[in-house]
Amino acid sequence: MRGENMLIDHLNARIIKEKSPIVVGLDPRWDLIPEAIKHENLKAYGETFKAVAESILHFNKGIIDAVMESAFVFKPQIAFYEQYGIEGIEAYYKTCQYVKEVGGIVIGDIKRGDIGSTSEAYAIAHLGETTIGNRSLKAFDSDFVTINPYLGSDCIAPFLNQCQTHDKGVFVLVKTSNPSSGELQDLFVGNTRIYERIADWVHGWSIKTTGNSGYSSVGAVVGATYPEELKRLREKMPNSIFLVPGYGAQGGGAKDVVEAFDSNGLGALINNSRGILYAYRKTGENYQIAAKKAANEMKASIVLELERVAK
Ligand SMILES: O=C(O)c1cc(=O)[nH]c(=O)n1[C@@H]1O[C@H](COP(=O)(O)O)[C@@H](O)[C@H]1O
Repeated sequence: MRGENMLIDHLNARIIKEKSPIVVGLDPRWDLIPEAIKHENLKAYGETFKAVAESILHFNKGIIDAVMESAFVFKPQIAFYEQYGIEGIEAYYKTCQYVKEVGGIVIGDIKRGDIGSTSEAYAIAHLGETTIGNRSLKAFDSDFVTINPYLGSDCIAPFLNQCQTHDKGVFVLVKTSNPSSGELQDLFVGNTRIYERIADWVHGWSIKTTGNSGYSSVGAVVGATYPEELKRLREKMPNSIFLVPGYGAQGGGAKDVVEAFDSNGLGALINNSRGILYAYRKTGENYQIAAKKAANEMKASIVLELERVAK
């Protein structure tokens, strides 16, 4: 498989060229969207899901346009759209489309995983193509999705199949950023913690799918809030790109994520959602200006920390 995996090599080439390992999480919260955007849509559509969905799309496009200078990877978390019904899902779909239109990469944060046959339907919906008679249509066109491995390897296999067929990628939840993540993930099975066992699986899948850049599109989610574990997991999964959430609102900073990178500054994508989207609420500036500054600052802090460690 070495060399055939285009998505991961393309991603790594862009990370190097744009010196940007950051992901902007698109987690729209109605209460936090600027009043001017909401006002316009409430006037047009009343207190409806349509008004919310239109506001979300307007807000997201504004954020994407504002931060493109320092970020090209975007992670819409589908729950924030699902709560607004069909219209919310349409806003999710159109957000993914817009990221593609402007040349960005989409991580669909769907956290799926089920028995094999159901996982296959999820994988087709978000990574593959749905067949209707002689036609194959894309339902949601993401580049990567996040997946939950707790049903075992048959819940993962259909996603890996779609990755191989359509040159897509996955981030498997390994050690999550939330405060309770250790309740289950840190338990020992023999001498190994559960999250380490999952890391071993991910490593097994990633070495079979490693691209020219030395990384695989089978990646791992590891929280910025657990820097010690992050360091050990980097050693355990040398071929997997990490998606590292927990930067910003959850307390993680540049020093916490530096161990996720290799000596070339590759190997990790660091996500920040609230800290960028709603930066305007702290600074009082226009939301696009504040988001742009927050993304630039985040990128600069990480690059600085990587340079400091390299010395
Ligand atoms: O898979 C994820 O993206 C994820 C995994 C994890 O361990 N922790 C975590 O926070 N996330 C997601 O990352 C985003 C973090 O948002 P902020 O805390 O606002 O930056 C949310 O969309 C979470 O659902």
